[in-house]
Amino acid sequence: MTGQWLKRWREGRIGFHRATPHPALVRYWATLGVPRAAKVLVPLCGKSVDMRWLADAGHPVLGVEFAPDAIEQFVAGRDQGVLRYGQAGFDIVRQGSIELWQGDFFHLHIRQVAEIAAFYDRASLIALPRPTRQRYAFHLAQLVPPGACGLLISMTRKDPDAGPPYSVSHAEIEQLFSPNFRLTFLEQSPPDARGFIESAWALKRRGPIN
Ligand SMILES: C[S@@+](CC[C@H](N)C(=O)[O-])C[C@H]1O[C@@H](n2cnc3c(N)ncnc32)[C@H](O)[C@@H]1O
Repeated sequence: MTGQWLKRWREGRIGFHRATPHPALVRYWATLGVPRAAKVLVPLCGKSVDMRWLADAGHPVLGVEFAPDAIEQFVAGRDQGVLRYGQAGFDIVRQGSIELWQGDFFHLHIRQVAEIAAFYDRASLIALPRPTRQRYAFHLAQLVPPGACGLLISMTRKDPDAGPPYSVSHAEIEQLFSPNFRLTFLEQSPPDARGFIESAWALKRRGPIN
């Protein structure tokens, strides 16, 4: 799977990339009540401009992406210097308040992200095949502290076996996340030209007593 993503980035087959911030992020982020300076984890971040939107809203951002092309294209999008350093197997590129960690999200350890207080997933869960989605939901729950809030933007499509992007039903989202998160369904978009229907969810990491 890694090789396929790297190839897609090399060949520029990145139809998932949006030139403008996702409307559900703009509409719902403030409703989550995430404190302005809270650091936001963006798993499988690509070169999403949503990270710029979050940074402009005052959040330090930590994106994780294993395609170096995505990271280089992201930082090239702004005329601002970068710092490069390494930490525990990740090559990190920092531009302003955005850190991009190049490597496998599943290798990220709680020790490395202790200061994370919120998260944002658009087209990350749905980039993964079903068995890996279970691992993703569990790993995310391990990384974020009780009380951490996040926005999840998922999708369904007619052919449930096609992908990526994979179709993830509402029932699957409940099943994946409800053991560790309180979930609130926010909205569903009308189908686009390909028949893809996006859904937005607010998540809050449960603690030991709630
Ligand atoms: C569908 S794209 C979504 C990118 C971004 N979230 C957006 O909205 O544009 C999924 C991205 O996840 C990356 N990816 C897939 N599996 C990964 C993993 N295990 N660790 C880090 N990045 C991964 C791929 O290279 C790809 O850029």
